[in-house]
Amino acid sequence: MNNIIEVKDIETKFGDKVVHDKISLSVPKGSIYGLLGPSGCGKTTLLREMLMLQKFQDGEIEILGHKLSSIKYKEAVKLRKEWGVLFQSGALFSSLSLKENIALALVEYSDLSKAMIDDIVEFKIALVGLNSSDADLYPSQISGGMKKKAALARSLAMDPKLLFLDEPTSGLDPISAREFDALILKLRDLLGLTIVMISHDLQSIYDTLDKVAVIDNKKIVYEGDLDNIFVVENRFVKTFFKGTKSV
Ligand SMILES: Nc1ncnc2c1ncn2[C@@H]1O[C@H](COP(=O)(O)OP(=O)(O)OP(=O)(O)O)[C@@H](O)[C@H]1O
Repeated sequence: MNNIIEVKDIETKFGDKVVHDKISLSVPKGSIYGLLGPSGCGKTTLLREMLMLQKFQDGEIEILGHKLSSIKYKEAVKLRKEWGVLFQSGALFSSLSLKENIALALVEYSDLSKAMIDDIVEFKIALVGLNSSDADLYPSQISGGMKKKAALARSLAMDPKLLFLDEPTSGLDPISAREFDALILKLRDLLGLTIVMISHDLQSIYDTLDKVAVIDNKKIVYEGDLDNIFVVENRFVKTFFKGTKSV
């Protein structure tokens, strides 16, 4: 299977308002794939549809061979365990330590022993570049960059094949943002992840993405790599990427 996700002719409406008008795209296995487009074009809505958090009106989304339009409850429960999600808010539970936050899904969904879970959590903490001494800290005691790393460690707890990131570098200072990009690239290579990411961060887009889809005015106006984006006749693309070829 070359494509982990196939989106075919998706139509989405909120009441009379059409958000997606026959949107199609495909996410290759092992790629870091970007969903780009102006504010309000429907990126988060599409991400939520992929995550089965929101219904679409027509078309099909196929993830890891599962057709979401007709997926059964048990199959959906299993499929959800195949992916990790890092939402923009990246919300960690404030009453739990980093260690407890990262262990949450393992405690909830696995029957692993406490010692085993502790080992896994320790490994995930190291994987995202946090120190083992950070494990007992609470979210209020750490920086924004550390929170993102901890949230990423939590999304990796169940060893997902797929990772969904919604504007992961937003709110980070430039140094933490570049560190986070490097981490994403490292994890993709190390774990063989496929990553779908919404981003408005131009540097992050250039540094991490293999393939992008640009949504504008209800349609996909471009799908492909960034080398060819400069020929696209679209106002958002022209404005967003203007003069940045050498970034
Ligand atoms: N639950 C909802 N009910 C009604 N309209 C909605 C709902 N969710 C999203 N929309 C509308 O759908 C459109 C797409 O929203 P969405 O959040 O997907 O855009 P986006 O591309 O992610 O924007 P941004 O880049 O600003 O996060 C917007 O016009 C939004 O107001």
